[in-house]
Amino acid sequence: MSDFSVLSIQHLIAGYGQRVLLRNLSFTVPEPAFVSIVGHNGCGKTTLFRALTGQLPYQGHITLQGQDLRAIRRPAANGLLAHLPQRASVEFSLPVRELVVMGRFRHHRFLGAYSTTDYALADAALSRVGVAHLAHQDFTLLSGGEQQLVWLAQLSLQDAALYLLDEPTQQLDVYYRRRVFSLLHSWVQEQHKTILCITHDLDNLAELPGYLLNLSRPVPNLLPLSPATVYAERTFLESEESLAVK
Ligand SMILES: Nc1ncnc2c1ncn2[C@@H]1O[C@H](COP(=O)(O)OP(=O)(O)OP(=O)(O)O)[C@@H](O)[C@H]1O
Repeated sequence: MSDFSVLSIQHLIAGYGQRVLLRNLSFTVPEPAFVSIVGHNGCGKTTLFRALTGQLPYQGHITLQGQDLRAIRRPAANGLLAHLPQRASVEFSLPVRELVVMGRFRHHRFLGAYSTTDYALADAALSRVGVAHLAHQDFTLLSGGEQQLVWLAQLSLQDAALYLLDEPTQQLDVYYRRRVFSLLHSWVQEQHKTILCITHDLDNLAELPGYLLNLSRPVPNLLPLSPATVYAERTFLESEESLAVK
């Protein structure tokens, strides 16, 4: 195993009490890449993210850019990891632009105001996801899909090495689904980010460069993304036998 891999997971075991969902999972992402994580409902995809974000104890070994994950106190604060959960929410009224600029928190003096440059970056991030027109609206009044796009704009400003995205396209229409996958691809190609993306949106994966990890397989492996891989994994997931595997 290289010490310089972006992410390496060795013999990971995690679950809830007697219910073990991840049994001896091992894979390495050697260089910045897009990794789609697929599998049946309840197979343990979000559980993997809980282990990676320190919300769930695990057995085994995880290294992030060569560092033992257990030894990293605040991976988000030092730019190693950014996480978009399946249901992110905001409890109070807030203009979209103010939410997005918070993605600059690591570049920001304690109690200092965000600068003109920070706001310019927030506006550019909103443009890249196609929702610049929402900048001055109240975030809590947006549709679910619009909120997802705004979260992605905020995330793009966090400048982390590893992004964990839990179903980022789940509420998006067909146009924005495709647009978000192409945006994620550009984060990998142009900014050398690594993205782990949980998705059920197999249709949009076939043409992307990257990898696929099917957590419903008895022994999940990183497979290079291609139309043939997506077809094989879809066929497996649609089969009655696959439900009996785990
Ligand atoms: N805190 C918990 N205690 C006990 N069981 C839990 C807990 N959290 C999740 N589970 C169970 O673990 C299983 C896996 O949950 P997880 O959220 O990882 O699934 P998933 O693969 O992300 O599914 P989906 O595609 O539906 O989002 C589910 O059956 C869930 O009910």
